[in-house]
Order: sequence, then C-alpha cells, then structure tokens
Amino acid sequence: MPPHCDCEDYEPMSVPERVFEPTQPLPAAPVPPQPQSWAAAVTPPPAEPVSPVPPVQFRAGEHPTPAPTASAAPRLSGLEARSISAWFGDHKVLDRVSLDMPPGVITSLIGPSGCGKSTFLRILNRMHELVPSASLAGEVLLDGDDIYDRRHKLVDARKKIGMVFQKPNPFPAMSIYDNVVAGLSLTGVKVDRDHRDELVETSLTRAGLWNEVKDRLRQPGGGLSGGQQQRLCIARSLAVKPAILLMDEPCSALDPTSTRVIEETMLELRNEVTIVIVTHNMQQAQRVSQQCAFFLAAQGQPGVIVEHGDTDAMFSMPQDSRTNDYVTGRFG
Ligand SMILES: Nc1ncnc2c1ncn2[C@@H]1O[C@H](COP(=O)(O)OP(=O)(O)OP(=O)(O)O)[C@@H](O)[C@H]1O
Repeated sequence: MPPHCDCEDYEPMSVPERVFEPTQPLPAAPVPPQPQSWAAAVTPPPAEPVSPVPPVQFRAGEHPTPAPTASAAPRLSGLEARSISAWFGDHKVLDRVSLDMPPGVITSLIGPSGCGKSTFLRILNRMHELVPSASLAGEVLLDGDDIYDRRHKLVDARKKIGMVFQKPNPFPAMSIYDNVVAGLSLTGVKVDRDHRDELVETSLTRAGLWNEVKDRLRQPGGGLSGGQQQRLCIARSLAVKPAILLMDEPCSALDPTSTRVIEETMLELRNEVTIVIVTHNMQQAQRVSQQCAFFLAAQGQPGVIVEHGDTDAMFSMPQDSRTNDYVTGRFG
C-alpha cells in the first residue's frame, strides 16, 4: 500500500480474518446477550427482547422487476441479509434487520441520520468487523452462501462485494491507470500485463469515465474533478469484477451535474452488478432504485427496517405513517 494511501477500503488487508474479541468486556444484564466471536456471530443471540417492529423480508414473487439481461450477460448475484443485529460495544445499533437485495435490482437504504444504514451496508461486505468494539449477529447470504461462514476468507467478501464511499478516495499521486488496477493486487486478483490495458479501458468505460480520461491515463488521479474521482473509484471497484457494489452516499460530495452522471452510470451498471446504495436524497432514491428500505431508530433504540418494497409504491403509497412522514420531508 502506498504510504499516502488514505483509502478506507484498503485497510482491511491488515485485519486478521475472523478474529473478533471486543476490546471492552461485555456488560452484564440488562444488556442482551451478544456474540463474542465471529464464529458465534452467525447465530443470533438467544434471548433478545422483542423488536417493536418485526424484521421484514420479501415474500416469494414480491421482488421488483429485475433489469432485463441479454442472454450472453453474466448471471447477476443477489444478497440477502437475515436477522442482522449489530453492536458497538454494548450499544446495539441494529435489531434483527432482514432484507433481500435481488439480482439486477438497485436497492436504496433511506432513513434519518444515525439509524444504522451505513452500519448495515458495512456488514454486507464485512467491514463492520474492522471496528475493534463491533459485533454482530445474523447472516449475509451471497447467492445463498453466508459470507461469514468459517470457510470463507475476509478478502473473498471484499472481492465479490465492492464498496464506494461518500468521499472519493483515489490514490491522489498515483496515475489514473494505476488507480484502476490498484484494487487487483490488494484483493489477490491476478491479471497479466497483456490484459491490463483492456481491463482499465473496460472498467473506466463501465464507470462512465473513459472518454474523459483516455488521453491522460498516466496523469495523477488527484488531478480529476470530484465527480471524476468518484467515477474513478467506481472503476477501481469494478476492475475487481464484484458481484455486488455497495455505495455509501456516493454523490453527497458532488455537484448536481456529477451526481447525474453517477446516477446514469448506476443505471447502466444495473445490468452487470447488483447495487445497494445509502442515500439521504429522496429524489435520488426515486430516480435510481427499484427497491427501497426505510430504516428508523426510535429514541434510544436500535435501528430497524420500518418498511421496504417497490420504490414507486414506497413514495406514492407508503404503508407506515412514519415512512410517509419521512419521504414527504416531515422529519429527518
Ligand atoms: N465506529 C463506531 N463506533 C461507535 N459507534 C458507532 C460507530 N459507527 C457508528 N456508530 C453508531 O452507530 C449508530 C448508527 O450509525 P450509522 O452511521 O450506521 O447510521 P446512519 O444511518 O448511516 O447515519 P448517517 O445517515 O448519519 O450516516 C449511531 O448511533 C452511531 O453513533
């Protein structure tokens, strides 16, 4: 890793796999039982209090329409979170959240600040365990296979499930070309030199940046605009060929024009990779996502999903009055 690297998504390489011991001793009752190791974490704690809102899951046949795919297109992957609870020390921040994120569907996670959206997103590619005091319960299934299963390495989850952060985080002094391929060695993906040029072009094209940078691939990534840097980060993630792309408020630092370009990029990528995005922008959720999940944490309580489903329905006919209040801007 270059000494100037400040990329959050590269830190995991130094983290021991599946080793998890909270730095603080877990308190006695009334704190509910908590998992003390990642091995234990795959089984929910036994005696949790009843959630005020039961976790919800899609029923069979309830999925929004997946993106149309050409017959030659690669098979898209789906992600399913089952009964996810999460803690920082003894602070429980998510309570048995279940959500199906079907292949080819862009899922938006919306909700007020502090209700656990980013924590949930980071659990989806095993970044939550980087926080020393963090623990979790539940399962995350990628095409039916639990990414927290002992058989799987941490790096495998990162390879298959990419992440784009709120703030664009390219290596600023590294060339645009090298930024795109930077994720390969860090996730152990080998591409021979002959195929690197092709991979760089394909990744930048998929991220909607190729035409703007094809004549200056050897110039530093830090010389690009904020929106271009974010697309460079998307290209870096795509170069590893993830099945899932997680995006944590990817446009919050960008101007409206750059935001629109990223949204167009997302809609084009929908045919190739399953996307989950955290956004505070209700218009953005409506523009890009086909499915939406509304997170909420009552005062002093962990976050839950209050309602989820087809995005248009959530915004036009929400079933829960709290969803209605949120999507119409009455709070949050
Ligand atoms: N590293 C951490 N250590 C301790 N507590 C944390 C940590 N990260 C988040 N939390 C707490 O977990 C809860 C959920 O935070 P999280 O960032 O997931 O919410 P969010 O819905 O994504 O918020 P926002 O929309 O403001 O980004 C909050 O109470 C927050 O203070």
